[in-house]
Amino acid sequence: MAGLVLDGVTKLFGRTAAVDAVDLSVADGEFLAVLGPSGCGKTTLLRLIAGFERIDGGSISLGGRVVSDSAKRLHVVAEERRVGIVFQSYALWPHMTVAGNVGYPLSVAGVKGQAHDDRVGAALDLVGLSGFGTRRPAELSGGQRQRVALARCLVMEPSLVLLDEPLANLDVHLRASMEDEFAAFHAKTRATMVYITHDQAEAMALADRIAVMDGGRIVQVAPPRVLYAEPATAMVAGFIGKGAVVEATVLERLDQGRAVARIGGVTARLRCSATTGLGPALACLRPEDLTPGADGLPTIVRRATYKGGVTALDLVPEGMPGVTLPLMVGDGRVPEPGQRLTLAIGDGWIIPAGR
Ligand SMILES: Nc1ncnc2c1ncn2[C@@H]1O[C@H](COP(=O)(O)OP(=O)(O)OP(=O)(O)O)[C@@H](O)[C@H]1O
Repeated sequence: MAGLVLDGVTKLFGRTAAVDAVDLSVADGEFLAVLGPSGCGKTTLLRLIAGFERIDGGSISLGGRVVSDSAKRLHVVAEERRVGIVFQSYALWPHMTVAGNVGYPLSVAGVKGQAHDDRVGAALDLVGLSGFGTRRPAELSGGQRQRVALARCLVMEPSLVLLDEPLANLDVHLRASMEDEFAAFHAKTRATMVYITHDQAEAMALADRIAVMDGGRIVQVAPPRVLYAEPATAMVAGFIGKGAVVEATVLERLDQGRAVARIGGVTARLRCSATTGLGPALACLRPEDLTPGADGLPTIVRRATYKGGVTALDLVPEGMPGVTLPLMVGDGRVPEPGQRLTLAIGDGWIIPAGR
């Protein structure tokens, strides 16, 4: 069953569409990340789903129930959508205990006595904070505060959990351990989750599928591996993982999703979509597609950055202005900046909407 369905959802601010005809379907129990650069419309999309903003076009349904429909002027208010939200700023009450914070929405909803305490206990248990009920937020770490915010959202048993950059305020180490916790938590509850982030590593680590947004539109929705291997646009290719987008000319279509293309004077066999035709295109080259060799693209090493066990090289290919190719090399003979290196192109992807 679809947990969340967006059909042609549009939101205008003046004449600009912050969210532009978005179609999206999130399955019951799925963990979907919405990823995109600053200003692409992620937060607006989340506010529309939550019911904080009215839509100007399209419709939204939650668990089979229409909650926004612009044609029918239907708008179910936020409190009646059974949507839980976790913000990056935690928004905990500092004067209340942890149990008080978690139980607050229950009290507002009129749940009292044993039922109230049982549900608070279960929510704290779920986020690994049983025994912390009497503490105040100031006596907790950043990660623990975020878990209280998660418990407060779950105590209402929402049909959908929206997370708005929940780890943005945490340091790098804590982010990594909270990523693990979110993943474990999702596996345990199977709650439908929509996770907003501009951090592609976070989205890749957590999500079943990632929706990439650009300029108010969703440009691709796919599992992390597909986004990485088969980006639909040059923007997705540049945003997900390390890689380069280069000009190519498709010379011949082969069987099994392959094509022969020419890149900077070198002929290579690349992967392509069913719609790829002959002629000018853009190709995405990842570090693992390239190998130093005797034949191939002549390049010059611009930068070598040691990454612990491997060195990341930035290579500038001759006659391809503005292009930097990434390459990872193991310890041993690491090329120096300024050194020449010839690169064989063993694989790559012709971007379908490339030109
Ligand atoms: N209340 C508003 N009034 C006018 N314009 C707005 C309003 N809220 C957002 N916008 C505009 O809509 C666009 C999308 O904004 P939004 O906050 O959804 O982006 P975002 O992807 O969440 O960005 P960030 O990652 O920086 O939070 C931006 O151009 C923004 O300036």
